[in-house]
Amino acid sequence: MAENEDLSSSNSSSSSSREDMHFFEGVEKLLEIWFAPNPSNKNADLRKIPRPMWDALLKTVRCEIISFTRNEQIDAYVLSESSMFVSKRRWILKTCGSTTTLACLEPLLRLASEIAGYTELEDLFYSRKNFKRPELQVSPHRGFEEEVAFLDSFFDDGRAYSLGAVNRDCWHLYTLSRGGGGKQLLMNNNNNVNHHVANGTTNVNMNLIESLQLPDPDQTIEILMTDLDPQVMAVFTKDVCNTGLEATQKSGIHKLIPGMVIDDYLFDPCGYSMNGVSKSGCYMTIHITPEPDFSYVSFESNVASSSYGDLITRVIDTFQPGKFIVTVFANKTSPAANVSRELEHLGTIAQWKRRDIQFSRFPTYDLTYAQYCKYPS
Ligand SMILES: C[S@+](CC[C@H](N)C(=O)[O-])C[C@H]1O[C@@H](n2cnc3c(N)ncnc32)[C@H](O)[C@@H]1O
Repeated sequence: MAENEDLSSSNSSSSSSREDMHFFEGVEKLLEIWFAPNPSNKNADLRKIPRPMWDALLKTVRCEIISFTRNEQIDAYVLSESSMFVSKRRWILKTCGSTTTLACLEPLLRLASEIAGYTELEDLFYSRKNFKRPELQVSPHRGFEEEVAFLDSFFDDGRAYSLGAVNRDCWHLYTLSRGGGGKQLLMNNNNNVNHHVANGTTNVNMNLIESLQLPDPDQTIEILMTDLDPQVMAVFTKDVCNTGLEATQKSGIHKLIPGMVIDDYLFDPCGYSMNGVSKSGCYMTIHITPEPDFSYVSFESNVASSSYGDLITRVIDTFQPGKFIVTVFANKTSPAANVSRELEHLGTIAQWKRRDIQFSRFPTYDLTYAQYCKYPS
C-alpha cells in the first residue's frame, strides 16, 4: 500500500511552497518490545544497560536524553524528541520529528542479549498515526511500506495493519503478537482424585498437573490529538510559562492520573514533554507540539481500568482537540479486556462525535481503534 498519510498536505506543489516555513512533526513512532523471560538467567534485566550505552543507541535514532526519573519498577527518560521507558523486560521508545526509531532495533537486540541477558522476543508493537508531512521523514520511515519491509528483514512472523481511513486520519501497526511469558500457574490442587469403582475402591493418583500459561495483565491507551485549541496550546510556550512544572499545573496535566511522579520539560520557545511513573510501575507520557499550524498532543498510559471513558473525557477536556484518535490494547487478563464494548457505546463524548471505530483481535491482545471529531466542525 502506498503511503497516503495526510494527502491534503503532502502533494508536491504545496510542500515546495512551504519549504521555508517552520514545521515540526509531532506525530511519534512508537516501538514497544517485550523480551521473553530467560529460564537460564533469572537476573536478566534491561535496566542493567548503562547510561552511556543508551546515549549511543539514541544517537542512531537522532535524539538524546534530556531528563530522567526512576523508581523500583521503571526507568523513565524524557528525550529531545519524546520518551523512553525501560522496565525489567519491557522497553518502550516513542520519538517524534524526523527521528529514525527503527534504526536502533539492531543495537537494541544486541544490548538486550549481551548486557541484559535476553535472547528472545516475546512481542513487538510498532505503531504510529499518519504523518502530517511524510515527505520530511528519512529512511526507513519514508512510508509505512518501507517501515514494514525494514521490520520484515528482522522477523519472519510480523504482521502489518492500517486502521481508520487511509486517505485521512489513520493509524499503522506492525506486530508479532506472539504471546507467551507471564506466570505459570500449576493447576494441581484438584487432580489427586480418589476413584471409587464397582469392584472396590482404587486410589488412583491421576497425578495430572496441568499447566496453564496466563499472561501478566497488560493494557495501553493512547490518545493522539490534532487541531488543538490555540489558547490551551499557549500554556506550552515560554510566553506563558517559565518551566515544565508551571505548564503541568496551569494546564491541569497533574490531575489526569493521580499518584504519578512527574518529570516535565518545557522547550524554548515552545513545546512540552512529560513522563509520569507510579510506584506500581504504571507510566503516563504526554508530548505537545503547540504551534497553531501543526498542533499535536499525544497521551499514552498503561494504567489499568475497566472503563476509560472518564480518562478520555479528562484528557480531551484538558487539551480541547479538533480531532483525536484513541487506541486501546488489552490482553485477556487485563481489567480493560472489555473496553472495546465501552468504546462501542461511546458514539459521542461531550462535544466530540465518533467518525470511525474498528476492533481487531490478535492472539494475545484485543485492539480498539476509534476516531472522533469536534462538532460542529
Ligand atoms: C519534543 S516536543 C514534543 C513532541 C511530541 N512528539 C508531540 O507530541 O508533539 C516538540 C515541540 O517542541 C518544540 N521544540 C523546541 N525545541 C526543540 C528541540 N530542541 N527539539 C525538539 N523539539 C523542540 C517543537 O517545535 C515542538 O513544538
